[in-house]
Amino acid sequence: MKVDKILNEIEEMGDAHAGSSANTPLREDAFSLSDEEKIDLIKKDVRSILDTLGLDLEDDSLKGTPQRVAKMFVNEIFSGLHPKRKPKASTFENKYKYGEMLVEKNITVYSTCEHHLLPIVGKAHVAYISNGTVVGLSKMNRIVDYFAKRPQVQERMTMQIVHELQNVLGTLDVACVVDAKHLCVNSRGIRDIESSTVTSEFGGAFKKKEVRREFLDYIKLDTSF
Ligand SMILES: Nc1nc2c(ncn2[C@@H]2O[C@H](COP(=O)(O)OP(=O)(O)OP(=O)(O)O)[C@@H](O)[C@H]2O)c(=O)[nH]1
Ligand SMILES: [Zn+2]
Repeated sequence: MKVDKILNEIEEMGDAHAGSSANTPLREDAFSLSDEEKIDLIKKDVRSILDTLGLDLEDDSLKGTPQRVAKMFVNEIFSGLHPKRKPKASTFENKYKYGEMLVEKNITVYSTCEHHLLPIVGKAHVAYISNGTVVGLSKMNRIVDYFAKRPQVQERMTMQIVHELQNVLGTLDVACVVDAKHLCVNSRGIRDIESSTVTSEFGGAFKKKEVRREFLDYIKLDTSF
């Protein structure tokens, strides 16, 4: 009975996530061009920006920059836009019936702020309570990295990580906390080098105070937020 209820919740949740406001706003034709075609177009655009700034693109040091930046956008820092790069998360049966929460903490986050295209650098902490399925540890790091490799806002990235793990694990009992520095806040604008941003998403059992508390104790994060 309990299992049926959970499966129903997951099914509803799957639909909810499909059209979720946590999805990255992409056009329908986002992937109609190949990666090579995108690199070629972006290269021209970057060249135009640098040219407008008055830089000499014949200079040895600069002439490879448009191609370098275009490749970096498509293959590296924005590579997580393409669903073909979503990590395949191998799952296993929880044969040993481990019933406590599992926490994967201090996952390195390198993302890009979608407002300024400047780096977001920090840590993600992910936890789940198994509902019969366990996931390979490294897959949690890979899922974080996949969603980080997009133009992002931290709130959306945090939710996307939780939604993906809920789908992979077949349970709502997943949580994520991200603590990150935004270079658009630290290095320009207000230039506050000390501040960082904490976001969290608590699903299922993690909405309960004591479960949330246990997770936050493991990651030793100040919970006064
Ligand atoms: N909520 C949220 N805001 C973000 C994130 N990353 C950057 N921002 C903010 O996005 C806002 C964009 O505001 P604008 O006023 O349009 O940009 P701006 O004139 O460059 O603002 P300043 O950064 O204050 O100089 C800034 O306040 C950023 O700090 C994020 O992940 N989440
Ligand atoms: Zn920004």
